[in-house]
Amino acid sequence: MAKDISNNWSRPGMSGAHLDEWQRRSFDISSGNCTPEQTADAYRAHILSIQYAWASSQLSQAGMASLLRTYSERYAAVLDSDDPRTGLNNYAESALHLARSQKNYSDKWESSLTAESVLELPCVQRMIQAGKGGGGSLVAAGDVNICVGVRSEAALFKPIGPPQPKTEVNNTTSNPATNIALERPRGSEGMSGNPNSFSRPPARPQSVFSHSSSGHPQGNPGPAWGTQNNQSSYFPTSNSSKRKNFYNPDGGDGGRGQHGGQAGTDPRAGGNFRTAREQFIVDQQKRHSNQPTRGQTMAATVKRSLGANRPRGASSKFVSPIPRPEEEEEASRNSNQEPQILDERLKNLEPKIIELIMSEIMDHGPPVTWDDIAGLEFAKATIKEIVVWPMLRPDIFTGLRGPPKGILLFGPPGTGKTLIGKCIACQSGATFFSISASSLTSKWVGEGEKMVRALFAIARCHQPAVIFIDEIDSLLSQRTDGEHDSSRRIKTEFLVQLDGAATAAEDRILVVGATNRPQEIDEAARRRLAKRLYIPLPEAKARRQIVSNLMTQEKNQLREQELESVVTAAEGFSGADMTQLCREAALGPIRSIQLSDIATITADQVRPILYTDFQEALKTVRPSVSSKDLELYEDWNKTFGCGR
Ligand SMILES: Nc1ncnc2c1ncn2[C@@H]1O[C@H](COP(=O)(O)OP(=O)(O)OP(=O)(O)O)[C@@H](O)[C@H]1O
Ligand SMILES: [Mg+2]
Repeated sequence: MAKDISNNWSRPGMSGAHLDEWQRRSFDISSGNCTPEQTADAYRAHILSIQYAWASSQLSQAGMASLLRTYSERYAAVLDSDDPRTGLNNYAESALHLARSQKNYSDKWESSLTAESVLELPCVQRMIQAGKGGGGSLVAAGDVNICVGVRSEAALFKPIGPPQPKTEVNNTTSNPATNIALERPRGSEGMSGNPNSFSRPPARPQSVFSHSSSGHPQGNPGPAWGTQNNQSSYFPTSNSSKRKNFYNPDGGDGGRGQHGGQAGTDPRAGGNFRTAREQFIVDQQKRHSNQPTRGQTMAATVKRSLGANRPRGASSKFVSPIPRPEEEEEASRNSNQEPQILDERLKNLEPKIIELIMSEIMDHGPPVTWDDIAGLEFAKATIKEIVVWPMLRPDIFTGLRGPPKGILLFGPPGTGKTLIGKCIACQSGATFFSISASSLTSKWVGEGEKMVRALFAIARCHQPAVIFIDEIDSLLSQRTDGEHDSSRRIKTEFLVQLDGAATAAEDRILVVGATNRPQEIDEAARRRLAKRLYIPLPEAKARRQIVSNLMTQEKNQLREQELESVVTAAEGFSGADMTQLCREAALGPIRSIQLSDIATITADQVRPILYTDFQEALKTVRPSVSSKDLELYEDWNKTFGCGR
């Protein structure tokens, strides 16, 4: 060993101390008492010494190359040997450890390494060739049959994905010693790049070691690599992008960090490949959150993988203002859907207004039947005649039998006008537009008229249609001089549209207006709402029906006679008042419970509703319609109403 160095150390100035140290180390190695770790350390120290001697001009170029080759080969032999007495087999162990760890993260993990891609790598080819030639084998024969777990070589090298493109290693130097280090992906993984190692110009091989101390023979290439003990990686080129390309043949910019993870790797660019860390994040998200689809999960990973090593925090909630491809697709799909609701007749209308009317005006309330409306027999029969039958049999109701295009339901408040509107919606089978006057008015000039026009246009596209306008008096009140221009225009537009609907015989659009202030309705509008039906206060029979209907849903002990007494006492009550009376009486049993029991009492223990509860309720509930108001309605009904 000392001979090696004395032959090559031809320069003057080689210090005796250096030679002594060299000889001591060589003796230690050859004594056979060293562990593989110590041997590897000693060889590595040799290589450093050689480089140091060459850098400080104590060693010639040829001598350095010769020594470096010899010791690098010996060093590599220790590393690659899987004999536990003489070698570390670090590379294989850590690679297998990595593979196992990654495999443990998820069964779905797929390595981008395939049999083809590995065997085609120039460095592997050279190793195989060297092995065949028998001279200075870099790969032990056993290495070819490495098994992961119980899987055989065939299983391990089973092609999974398409073969990776061939990797061209940039050999900028013909120095054979450099190739040895090149064939150690592990060594370069933790490349730290120590530019201060040498002061020589970069044309010379820059030397940076990254092998860890021998105390971690099976350790992952972790942070210790390239950071402890002035370790370095011996790599043939100083071009970092080329080094990246060695491990990232796709040419992606996501360089590996010191942890071996691909920080910043975009799976969209790199095909299906996902690092173990990304897969781990995906698995964690699946386990702990409600990520419904793989696509979304993946998208989240894409976001989070940008800066994968950063702590997760507020940034994880960041939503990019730039839509992702899948979002763009969704948006374009939605925009493609829009024409589905667009009819040729609606092409001049603003999509925004159409959407507003379609989504907000159409009514989808709970079903109401004719039996739910107590009393009002004449009104119900008339409406059935005008609305329901013509909608069901348009062929019979033609010509003079054609139904009116407008109905006005008027009467005191709480008598069931809105209830009738809901019933028409459910029973007529027509498309039902339930709007309030306020939704047709807008602060924007011209917008209100557009809304009215759009409403009728859409109704025409969805025939048969019923447009129910509650509190129609606020929309069609009499036009006065002091009135604002915009409300006047809306009113005019409405009358025009109503006229159009009335004159177009084939259109099956019915406008139903409801109001408790019929006297305020504009005379032009009144004419167009041809059928004006008075919805009066409920008679005794209707009041009884309302109470009976409501009491069937509750536990009660109201006898027939008592019910009669309640109905008589509730003379002048509207339907809404009767409902309020029943609600008040239903609270009687609750009020009789002791305060201390209210928290513990079960529903069964609550006593039934009694006549006394109604008597108590009648003391507080009063009719909401005065007899004076009632006279006004009756007068108006006599003047303009269509009732008998
Ligand atoms: N004839 C009826 N049959 C059954 N319930 C009725 C009847 N009239 C009114 N009600 C009850 O009164 C409630 C209010 O009725 P509705 O809203 O239809 O009154 P309205 O005539 O539209 O009043 P307003 O003129 O104030 O709008 C209904 O939800 C219903 O519970
Ligand atoms: Mg109403």
